Amino acid sequence: MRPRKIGILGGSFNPAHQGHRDISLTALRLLALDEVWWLVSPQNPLKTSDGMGDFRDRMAGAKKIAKHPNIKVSDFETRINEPRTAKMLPKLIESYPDCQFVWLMGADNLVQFPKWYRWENIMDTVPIAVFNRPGYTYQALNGPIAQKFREYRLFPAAEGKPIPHFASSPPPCWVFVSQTAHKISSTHIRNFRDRAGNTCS
Ligand SMILES: Nc1ncnc2c1ncn2[C@@H]1O[C@H](COP(=O)(O)OP(=O)(O)OP(=O)(O)O)[C@@H](O)[C@H]1O
Ligand SMILES: O=C(O)c1ccc[n+]([C@@H]2O[C@H](COP(=O)([O-])O)[C@@H](O)[C@H]2O)c1
Repeated sequence: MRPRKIGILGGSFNPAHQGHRDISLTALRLLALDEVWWLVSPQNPLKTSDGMGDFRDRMAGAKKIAKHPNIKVSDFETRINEPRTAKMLPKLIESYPDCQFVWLMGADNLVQFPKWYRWENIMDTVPIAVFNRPGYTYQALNGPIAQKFREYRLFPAAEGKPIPHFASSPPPCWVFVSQTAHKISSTHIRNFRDRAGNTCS
């Protein structure tokens, strides 16, 4: 039996929104994935815990937004008590030997990737798909990671065409998916909620 091809979208999901769903649907189609798993992070190591929603609420919110048979919401990082991606991925791979994993992230995260714990190990462990996000395109495509790993970047045969072999390509390798351009962010939603709350009180 061929391995299942799984895209991993790690995130705070504080709260989940259509941007997460948009890049997940695009990943399913363009990277020919069987499923996308949203790994709700107990706490992003680089983000403040101030304003971080309760983990169970973020899980529940993600399940409401995902609403797709091939998008699953997972508490794996909480179960193994490991929010650092470089440490988490080997455990994920060990736990699911029938799966081939791809790491999915927005262009904003490629920009801050050099600050992640042992980010080179992540590059060496799984193929990485980076999704365009308004405001981050230039920085992502011209930043240190894009420069350093220029020769490992894969391209579709033509703009917008699938890369069906991506999940089985040996790392390091990465792709930039330019089609996604959703402006929404969890920060916008939290700010909007705060403003709405202030107006009502
Ligand atoms: N609109 C979007 N376009 C592309 N990628 C996105 C978008 N929204 C989120 N992502 C990506 O999804 C992953 C999880 O994102 P996260 O849960 O932090 O949401 P966020 O909107 O970036 O949150 P915040 O505004 O609190 O930083 C990250 O890799 C992020 O880059
Ligand atoms: O491992 C790290 O050092 C690290 C640093 C920053 C972010 N991450 C992971 O990147 C994913 C996206 O985080 P976020 O908060 O931008 O949604 C999430 O799974 C985080 O745990 C991981």
